[in-house]
Amino acid sequence: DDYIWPSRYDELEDILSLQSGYLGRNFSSAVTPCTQGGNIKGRQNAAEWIRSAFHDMITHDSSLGTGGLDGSIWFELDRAENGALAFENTFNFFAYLHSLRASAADLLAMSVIISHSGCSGTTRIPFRAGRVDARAAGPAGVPETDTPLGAMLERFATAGYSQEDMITLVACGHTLGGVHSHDHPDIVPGESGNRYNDTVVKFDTTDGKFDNAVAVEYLSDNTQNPLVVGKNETKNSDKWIFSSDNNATISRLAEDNAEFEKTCAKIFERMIDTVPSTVELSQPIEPTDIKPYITDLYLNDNGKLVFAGRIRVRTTEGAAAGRLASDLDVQVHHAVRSKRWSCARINTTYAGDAQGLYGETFAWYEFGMELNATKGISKFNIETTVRTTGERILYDNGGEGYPVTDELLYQRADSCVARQAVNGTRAMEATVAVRKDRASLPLRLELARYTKMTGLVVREWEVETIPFEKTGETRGEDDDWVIFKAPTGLKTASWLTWFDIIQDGNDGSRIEFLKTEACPRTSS
Ligand code: HEM
Repeated sequence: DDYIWPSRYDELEDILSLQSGYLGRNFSSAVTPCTQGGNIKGRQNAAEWIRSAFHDMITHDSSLGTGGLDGSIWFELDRAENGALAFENTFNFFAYLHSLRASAADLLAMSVIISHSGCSGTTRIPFRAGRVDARAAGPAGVPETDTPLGAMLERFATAGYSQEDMITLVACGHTLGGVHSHDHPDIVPGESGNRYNDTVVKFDTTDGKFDNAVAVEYLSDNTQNPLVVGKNETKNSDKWIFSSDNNATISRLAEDNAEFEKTCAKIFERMIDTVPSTVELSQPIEPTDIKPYITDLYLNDNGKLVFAGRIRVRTTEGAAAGRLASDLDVQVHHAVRSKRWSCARINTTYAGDAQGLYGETFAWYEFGMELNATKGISKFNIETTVRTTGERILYDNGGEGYPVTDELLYQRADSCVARQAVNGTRAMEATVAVRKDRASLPLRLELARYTKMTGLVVREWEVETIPFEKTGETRGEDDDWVIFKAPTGLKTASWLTWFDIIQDGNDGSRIEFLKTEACPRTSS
């Protein structure tokens, strides 16, 4: 495990690893079970997500390096080729996870992995991060049912996919979901205007499972696939596609279910990694073994340094690997500002488990401690002890320890967003304690403001820089910190957001990706 904390992919790793349970981010809940569609007739979220990713990706041009999985789909919903509810729904599902650390395009890519896994796919599809969100529509060209075969082949070839790839990708996509009367009344009769009274004809009889029934049923001539046996021959695109190499590829896909699942995992990996050439994807993000989270590091009213957080321990291998949550003690060992290790150990308390994809599990251990502010803190190590065997393991973040700084302290209790709005704006005040030796350096707040774009589901982020001002107040046992504040306001509709606190000079110092929080309710 080469993971070094902190990483700019920590947020994405959380979204990927923590699907359910304690502090779960719940991305997969919308595709659990696979046929889930939020009780809306005809809707299958997993199918919609995979289809959205395909429509976004297929306009890629591999020689020009343009297009691909970049979220441009959400600027292209007025096109006939994207005339379905699926695309809008898809973004709405993960809008709550969208941030400057998790692009809509990365979330769309991840949604394919989550759908595949939620529909009983067992082959791990690697997730690489780094997709950059498009800020405008890309070129058109998603094939439609009546697109001539030659033009379809050309479109896939331009995107980097051979005829065999095309057949495979279509079969892998059309193992879930079906054709909707709402979107294609010419193919599936039923209501077209009413999104809540949609009639769907499925591509195969096992729409809740990632299997090769779509291929088997097509070959056995008993298929109900509306894109094979539809009345309008010109719109039977699956039939034209599957038979375009005399059924060679689709026959192979029909042979073995386990092979089908693996083949689909591979081609889905290619699909989500088809990105503009300007994008550099990361190495696959693996579930982090040991991951700390600092929830608080601030000066309290007694001048003490409050240090609180969580340690997340991967427990997938369980007792055999000395990772049985109930048989594990986790301690935090910190070094003071001078880098000398403290004699004291900070105990943690087991707080619960979280579950990830493919049977991954994690246990959470929480701690909170008052430290001597004069001595400060500079880093910590994590130590686990298996209670029954006494086996101890030290985790030191690749040798350097897990870094923390007491140069800048985010005073969370004095930093909140007002519950009442004035003219649609809620007041916010971020408060930071700056160590005296750094108090003359400029300090700024970088606030991510999102704006809703007219007529679009996807939101846009803008980063606003707000300078901190000295208040004149000092804090700490020896008044070693100077208090700064940055007052601002947030629109009621978008008050929940993130910000960084940054100081340049003398190596710089920063506290990143802090989340806005509402002020505590005051009883009156
Ligand atoms: C080039 C060929 C393709 C054509 C012409 C095509 C056409 C269609 C059509 C007409 C529908 C019905 C949509 C609706 O009524 O809302 C559909 C659904 C779907 N397509 Fe395709 N498709 C193609 C390729 C693909 C590929 C390559 C994938 C994924 C890898 C994919 C994934 C899906 C999924 C999952 C659905 C079901 C959506 C739902 O039930 O909400 N399609 N496709």
